[in-house]
Amino acid sequence: MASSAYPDLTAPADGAVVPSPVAAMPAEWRDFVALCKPRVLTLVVFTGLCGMLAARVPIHPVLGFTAILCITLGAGAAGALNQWYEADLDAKMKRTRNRPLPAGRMDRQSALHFGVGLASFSVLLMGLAVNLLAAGILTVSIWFYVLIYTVWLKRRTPQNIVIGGAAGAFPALIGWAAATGRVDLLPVLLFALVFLWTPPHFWALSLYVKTDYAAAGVPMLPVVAGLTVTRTQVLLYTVPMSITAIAPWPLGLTGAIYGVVACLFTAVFAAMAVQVAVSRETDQAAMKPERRLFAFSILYLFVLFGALVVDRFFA
Ligand code: HEM
Ligand SMILES: CC(C)=CCC/C(C)=C/CC/C(C)=C/COP(=O)(O)OP(=O)(O)O
Repeated sequence: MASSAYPDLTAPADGAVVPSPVAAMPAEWRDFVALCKPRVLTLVVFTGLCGMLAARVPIHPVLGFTAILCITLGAGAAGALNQWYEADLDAKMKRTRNRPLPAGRMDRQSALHFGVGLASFSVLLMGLAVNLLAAGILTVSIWFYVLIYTVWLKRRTPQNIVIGGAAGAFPALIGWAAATGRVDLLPVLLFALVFLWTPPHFWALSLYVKTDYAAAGVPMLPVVAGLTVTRTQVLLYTVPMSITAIAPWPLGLTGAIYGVVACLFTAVFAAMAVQVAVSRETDQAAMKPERRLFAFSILYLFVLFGALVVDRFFA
């Protein structure tokens, strides 16, 4: 993705340019990697990995690695199919117009073949090598992102990301199911956490890229309902998200390590959501609380899932 919430860890202090591993790949490879939305994948796969580790059951390392590989390939395939379907939209937005399809570096058929091939391979491998439950949930999440979100909802309703956001919430459940062959209360809470986190995550960003979505004709909430409604919705979703984030501790599913980290980081998240809700800024370039909340939302999930694993192993 062009702009980023991450610091560029490959940039040395003296400003000299050091090519990242992806930048060093042949151009065509790089474009296939870009099709998979690799930066978003890091967090998606991390939640899957933590879901698997949090199950705390012995899993053969090869099997564990295979399960994470399948989540990575399946989610990457979903990203490729998303870009195959919406190359026209991507061409209209500053943030996305340099992607391989709108920039003309790849033809749509290659993206389609790549996406379908990778999706089928990931599901088959998960089913054959890991278990059918994990393969089933992986299938549902790929269809959810591609068909329900991308094809059906994205261009029709501002609730697109609320419903479609479920796709990105499945990986923790898949990781747990891969390790245990079951679905239990803790992974369901993790699913609910990512599901409820998605609206504040995305709507914070959408507030300061509203004009891009408006230009592309995508009915995201700030475009359809305005800035104030969107800011209020960010805060409203933060309430159940916060309860879900902390719940595993009082329910006895985790110990105090997770509990304390979840309380602290959720308090910061909620404070930032309040700042967004009370802001009346209309100049996108000056929307600092929104940018801060979007960036923090990413750190937040990394930290909570990381703390969960530490807690389940050491508490
Ligand atoms: C329907 C649900 C979602 C929507 C619409 C959405 C939208 C977006 C958008 C548009 C960006 C790009 C920001 C930019 O280019 O500057 C972004 C960034 C990001 N999203 Fe989401 N997101 C969703 C769900 C998720 C989920 C479930 C995860 C992971 C669990 C996630 C992780 C990330 C990460 C890590 C970034 C930063 C990528 C970067 O630095 O370039 N997102 N999101
Ligand atoms: C296991 C599995 C299949 C997981 C799916 C994970 C996944 C890719 C979640 C979607 C998150 C995401 C990048 C949404 C972007 O929305 P967008 O497509 O509207 O963003 P864009 O404008 O950047 O294309």
